[in-house]
Amino acid sequence: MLDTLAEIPVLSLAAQANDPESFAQAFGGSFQRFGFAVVRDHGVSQALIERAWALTKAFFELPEEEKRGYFLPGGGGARGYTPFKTEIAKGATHVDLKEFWHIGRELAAGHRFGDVMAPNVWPAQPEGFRETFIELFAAFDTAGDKLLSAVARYLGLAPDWFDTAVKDGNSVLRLLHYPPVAANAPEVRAGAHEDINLITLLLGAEEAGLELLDRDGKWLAVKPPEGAMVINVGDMLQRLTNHVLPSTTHRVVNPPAERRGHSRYSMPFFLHPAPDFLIKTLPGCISAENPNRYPEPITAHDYLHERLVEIGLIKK
Ligand SMILES: O=C(O)CCC(=O)C(=O)O
Ligand SMILES: [Fe+2]
Repeated sequence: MLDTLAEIPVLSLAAQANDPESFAQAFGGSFQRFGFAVVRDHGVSQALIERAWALTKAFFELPEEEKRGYFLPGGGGARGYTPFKTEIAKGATHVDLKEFWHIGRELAAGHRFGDVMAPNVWPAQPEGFRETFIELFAAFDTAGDKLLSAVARYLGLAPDWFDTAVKDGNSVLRLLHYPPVAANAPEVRAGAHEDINLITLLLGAEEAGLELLDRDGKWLAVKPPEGAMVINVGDMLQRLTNHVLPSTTHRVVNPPAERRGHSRYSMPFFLHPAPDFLIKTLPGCISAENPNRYPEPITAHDYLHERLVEIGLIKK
């Protein structure tokens, strides 16, 4: 018998407008099977994405000194710059081979979440950074809302179920740079981990390296077509759905020898609920075979805090 390799289907988000139910079944089915989905026609403009890549590259090319001026030690890495070799995956022995920049939601002065969602910091250069990433953040928000409405349908909830949960949510846009790696580097670019948030929307995974740990225990390379978005389930959605939708372990491995001299860039948007959203197991995801694994609900804010301590981004 031929051994067929598992493959993540490529879905079109544009198809949702005509047939939301079919899109929801396909998207939710991919989430349930892999914890991952690949979506093209996601509605984020290609011109905006290209501007964002150019600015990302220009920022990381700035002198180390200048970048470190935007590092906020003790700030939990929530905003601004986090230098190379700072973050460590939960339980890992090597630090990750990456530097990154975090952009959060712009809140109006005096907003009720202002005490738990830090204000953004912006670099003096490159020019246009702030405007572009505020625009990209909003585009990710829009795509995220559509994808979450599909998740809601798949779970048998009202299509707008997540709207209030994520309104003014604590989402983070991460600009990631993995510099070229040495031929003998023993580490991986990003150690095996699960994301903390509800869902992650990722651009840039065309450059090889991203792998998910499939249910048979084998690593499966994620290879989106050019410009497509990779979306994955985070721990908050796994917890909310009582593991019906799995937060799948993933990592970024070092490239083959011929690509080791190249940087890898990616842009994950970690879509978070509002800080006061209560992560309480959905009744429809509890059954005799799958009893409630989390009888104690927890707010999104408390859950995030626990997890950031674990990955070394904030002190207890
Ligand atoms: O760079 C990638 O492709 C994935 C990054 C990732 O998994 C993360 O930052 O959580
Ligand atoms: Fe991740």
